[in-house]
Amino acid sequence: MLITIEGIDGSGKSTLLARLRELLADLDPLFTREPGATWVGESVRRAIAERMDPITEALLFCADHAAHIDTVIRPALGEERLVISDRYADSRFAYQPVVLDGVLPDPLQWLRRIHEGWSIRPDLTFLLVLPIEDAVKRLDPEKKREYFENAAILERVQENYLNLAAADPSRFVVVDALLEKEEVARFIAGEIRAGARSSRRRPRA
Ligand SMILES: Nc1ncnc2c1ncn2[C@@H]1O[C@H](COP(=O)(O)OP(=O)(O)OP(=O)(O)O)[C@@H](O)[C@H]1O
Ligand SMILES: Cc1cn([C@H]2C[C@H](O)[C@@H](COP(=O)(O)O)O2)c(=O)[nH]c1=O
Repeated sequence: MLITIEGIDGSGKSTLLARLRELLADLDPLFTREPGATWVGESVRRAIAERMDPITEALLFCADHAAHIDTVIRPALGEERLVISDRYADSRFAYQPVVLDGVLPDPLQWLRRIHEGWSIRPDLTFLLVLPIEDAVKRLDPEKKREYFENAAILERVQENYLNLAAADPSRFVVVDALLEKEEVARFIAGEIRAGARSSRRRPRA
C-alpha cells in the first residue's frame, strides 16, 4: 500500500513522519521522500537553490520521481510493504503550476501528461492544511529558505492542493494541521492501519 503525505512548507510533515515511525513501527513501513530518495534528488535541490528555469526544475522533479519509483517504490510494493512517502506527485501538481504560470498555457495538464503511463497512484494521500500565516510562522528562521517558502507562493500552492483533494475525494484525506501534533499523528496512524487492514483483504489491481 502506498501512502503519501502532502502539504505546504511548514505544515508539519517532518514532525508527523517522525512520530509515524514510532506509532507504526510494528507494520515495518518503508519511509521515503521526494525529492531526495535518490541521487537525482540532490540535483533537484541544486536546481531549486540556483533557481534554474521552471521547465528544467519541473523535469528534474519528474526525473527524481521516476528514479524514486524505479529504485524504491515499485520494489517495496512488489514485496507487499507499506510505503509512506513524504511528498510525491501531488507536490508537482500543487507547486509547479505556480512556477510555470505564464510559461506554459496549461501547466497542470502538461504535468499530468508527463506522469501518465508510469507513475503509481497512491492508495491514500493525507493533505495537511493550515492558514498560510501559521505555516510561515513555523518556518525555521535559522534555515536558508527555498524560494517556495514565501506566503504569496504558498497561498497559491495550498489552493492547488485543495483543488486536487476536491477532485479526488476517495484518495485524499484533508487534515487540520493546527491540531496538536500528537492528535494529527494518532489520527493519521489510525487511518493508515485501517487502510492496511482493508488492503490485505482485497487483491492488488
Ligand atoms: N501540529 C503542530 N502544531 C504546532 N506546531 C507544529 C505542528 N506540527 C509541526 N509543528 C512545528 O512546526 C515547525 C515546522 O514543522 P515541520 O518541519 O514538521 O514542517 P514541514 O512540513 O516538514 O516543513 P518543510 O516542508 O519546510 O520541511 C516545527 O517547528 C514543528 O515543531
Ligand atoms: C517533491 C516536490 C517538492 N517541491 C518543493 C516543495 C518544497 O518547497 C521543496 C523541497 O521539499 P521539502 O519537503 O521542503 O524538503 O520542493 C516542488 O516544488 N515540487 C515537487 O514535486
